[in-house]
Amino acid sequence: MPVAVEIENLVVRYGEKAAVDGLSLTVTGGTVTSVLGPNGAGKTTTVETCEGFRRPDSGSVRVLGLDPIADHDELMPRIGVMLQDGGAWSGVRALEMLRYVATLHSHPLDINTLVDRLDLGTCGRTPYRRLSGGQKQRLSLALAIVGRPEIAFLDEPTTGLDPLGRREIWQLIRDLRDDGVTVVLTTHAMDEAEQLSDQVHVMSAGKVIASGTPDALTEHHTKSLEDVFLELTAPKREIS
Ligand SMILES: Nc1ncnc2c1ncn2[C@@H]1O[C@H](COP(=O)(O)OP(=O)(O)OP(=O)(O)O)[C@@H](O)[C@H]1O
Repeated sequence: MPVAVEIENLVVRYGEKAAVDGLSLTVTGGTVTSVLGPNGAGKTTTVETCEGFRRPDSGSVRVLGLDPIADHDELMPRIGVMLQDGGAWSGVRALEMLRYVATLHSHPLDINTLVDRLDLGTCGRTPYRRLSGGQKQRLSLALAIVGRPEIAFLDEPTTGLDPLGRREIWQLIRDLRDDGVTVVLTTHAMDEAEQLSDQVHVMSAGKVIASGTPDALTEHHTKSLEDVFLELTAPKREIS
C-alpha cells in the first residue's frame, strides 16, 4: 500500500512552546489511522499541519507525496477536512452550505444520498448556528467527504453524538475505507479507536509515544485500549 502521510521530526511552536516536538509517523493509504493523546498533546496541531493550516518550524510533512503548504492548491481538492468548530458558517443553512461546497469539487457525491446517510434531511433549512451539536458534527462530516477526498482528516468526528449517531458514523468511516479512502482521525473515544482503526498512534507532549494495531497495543484484547492509554499517558506520581 502507498504511504498517504509521512511526517518526520515535525516541530511546531506557538511562541516558545513546542506543541509538536519531534513527531514522526506514517499513515498507510487505504487505512483508518487514529491519533490519540491527552488534551494538549498536539493532535490538532499535527493534523492542521498536514492540512496546510500550520507551517512546520522544522521537520517535514508529506501528504499524498505533496508539501501541504508549497503544493496547497494541488493538495486541497484531494483531501477532506472536518474541523471541530465550523462556526465561520454561522448564518448559512445546512443544505445550502453542502450544495455550495459540492460545487467546489469536480466529482462531488450525490447530495441527496449524503443527506439521507447522515440524517440531515430534517435540518437542511436550519442555519448553522441553530443546529444541534450532533447535527453540526454530521454536517461537518458531510462537508469533509462531499468532494470524494483521497484522505479524510476527521477531528473528533463523533463528539456529542448519541449512541446511534456514533454507530452510523462508524459505519460511514468503514465504508469510506472500503472505497479506498484513507481516514486519519483524532478521538478521545477509546472504543471508537479500538473498533475502527487499523493503526493507532498515541501522542503525549508533542511526540508519538506508542504505535501499533489495536490488537498489538491491547495484547490481543487482554486489556482495553483505555487501560493501555492510561498506562502510557498518566502522569507519573512521585513515590514518597
Ligand atoms: N493557536 C495557539 N496558540 C497558542 N498555543 C496553542 C494554539 N493552539 C494550540 N496551542 C497549544 O498547543 C498545545 C497543543 O494543542 P493541540 O490543540 O494541538 O492539542 P490536542 O492534542 O489537539 O488537544 P485536545 O485533545 O484538547 O483537542 C496545547 O498546549 C495548546 O494550548
